[in-house]
Amino acid sequence: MNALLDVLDLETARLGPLSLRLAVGELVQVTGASGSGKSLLLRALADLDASRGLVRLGDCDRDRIAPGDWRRQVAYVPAETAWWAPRVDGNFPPGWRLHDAKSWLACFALPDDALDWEIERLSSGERQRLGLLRALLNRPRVLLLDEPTANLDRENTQRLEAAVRRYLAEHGAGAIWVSHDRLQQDRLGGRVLEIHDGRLRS
Ligand SMILES: Nc1ncnc2c1ncn2[C@@H]1O[C@H](COP(=O)(O)OP(=O)(O)OP(=O)(O)O)[C@@H](O)[C@H]1O
Repeated sequence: MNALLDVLDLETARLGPLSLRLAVGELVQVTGASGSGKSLLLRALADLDASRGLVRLGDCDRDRIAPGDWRRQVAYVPAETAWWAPRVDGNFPPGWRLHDAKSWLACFALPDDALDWEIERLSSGERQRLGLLRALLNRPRVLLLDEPTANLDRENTQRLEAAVRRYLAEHGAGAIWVSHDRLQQDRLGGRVLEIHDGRLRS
């Protein structure tokens, strides 16, 4: 298998040791009871929380990549996105391209002028889609998606699933997707891992 993300004996204060390998283009789902540590796992992989163990992106160890670069390449998309600027596009990463942003807006069935919207007016589902869009503009190699469709209706859920699939196929990226939804697990397919007692099991 052509490994994109290789995780060996990852440990944090509350998790592990756990190991995981994500292939180029692969989407792995993570499930588990509420409070089992799914978000903590994604945060540890994104280097937002301290962890020990080997984490490698392609053939490069995480220790050799500056934390900011790592987080751009291994992007954590939380269920509740944080925004700092008052307008949507004021929160986009440096160098973002209008063409890319518009093409993702179309995938999410949002109008072009959503880029100018005030953050305050966004519904929770709009926040969730625009939070993913913001992450995609950095062209990450790995997406860490924390219940990315929690606030979406069925139609928008399926749009977002298709958008992530498109992104993985076009960019040879990988994704770890936290989901509680059995029907979604069936639609997305691929491996489903469960967190239990701080460990991953298939
Ligand atoms: N900073 C912290 N200090 C103490 N406990 C924490 C901290 N962060 C998370 N926890 C605890 O760790 C456990 C795992 O949290 P996590 O957010 O990863 O759960 P989860 O599996 O994502 O749950 P859910 O499905 O409800 O979102 C929870 O019991 C949570 O209260």
